[in-house]
Amino acid sequence: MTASFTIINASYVATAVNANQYPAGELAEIAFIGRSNVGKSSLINSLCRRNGLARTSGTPGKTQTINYFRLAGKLADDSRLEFMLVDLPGYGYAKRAQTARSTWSKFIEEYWLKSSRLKLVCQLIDLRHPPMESDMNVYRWLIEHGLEVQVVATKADKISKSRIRQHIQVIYKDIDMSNLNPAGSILAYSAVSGLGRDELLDVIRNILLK
Ligand SMILES: Nc1nc2c(ncn2[C@@H]2O[C@H](COP(=O)(O)OP(=O)(O)OP(=O)(O)O)[C@@H](O)[C@H]2O)c(=O)[nH]1
Repeated sequence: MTASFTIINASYVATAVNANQYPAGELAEIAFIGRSNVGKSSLINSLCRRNGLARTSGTPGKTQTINYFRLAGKLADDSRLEFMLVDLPGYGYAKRAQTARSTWSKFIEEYWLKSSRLKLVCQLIDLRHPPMESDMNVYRWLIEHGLEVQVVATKADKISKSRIRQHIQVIYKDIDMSNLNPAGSILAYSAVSGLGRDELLDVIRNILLK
């Protein structure tokens, strides 16, 4: 598959911990969220083809701020499309059972409820394991609050190709997608091999052009 939307520029814009610090402007926002260590920074870097844009580490729970990156993409007809990529802190850090509400700080909830330019939430779930309770609660919360969600199953290179489909089915069933969001789908992604990258860029382009 050839990408019909290619990222040609990506730069850091701002960090926020409350609504007063959201960057001004009219750009549509695409947000990324997932459990700590799910591979969010790696995915953002691979999407933008910029190592080090979002920091990566093996230490979970590092990012506790909302980080904004301005991205410019080129469409098949050479026109440009700009948007804001919003990197949110990892959830599910605590070991005890959690409701969605208690998995994130007040300022994250403020973002979900106040960011009028938010067009899509990419929720990242580790493809290797069944979703955790926090993944299921967050998905449910986002859908119930009317947000558009694309589930992205990360680290797909870590399991054999033949098992990807099977693992996707487990996530689909466990997060109850057929009931909560019948039109929803799950995309397998690998920041290492690039699997799913063109497809995710297409999803983003389609949302931005809607
Ligand atoms: N094999 C493989 N490893 C990955 C992939 N994505 C991330 N990793 C590894 O998983 C670990 C966590 O990745 P990060 O991108 O730092 O995860 P994160 O979700 O940003 O983590 P926090 O900042 O703690 O929320 C790192 O050791 C990455 O190298 C992938 O697609 N394939």
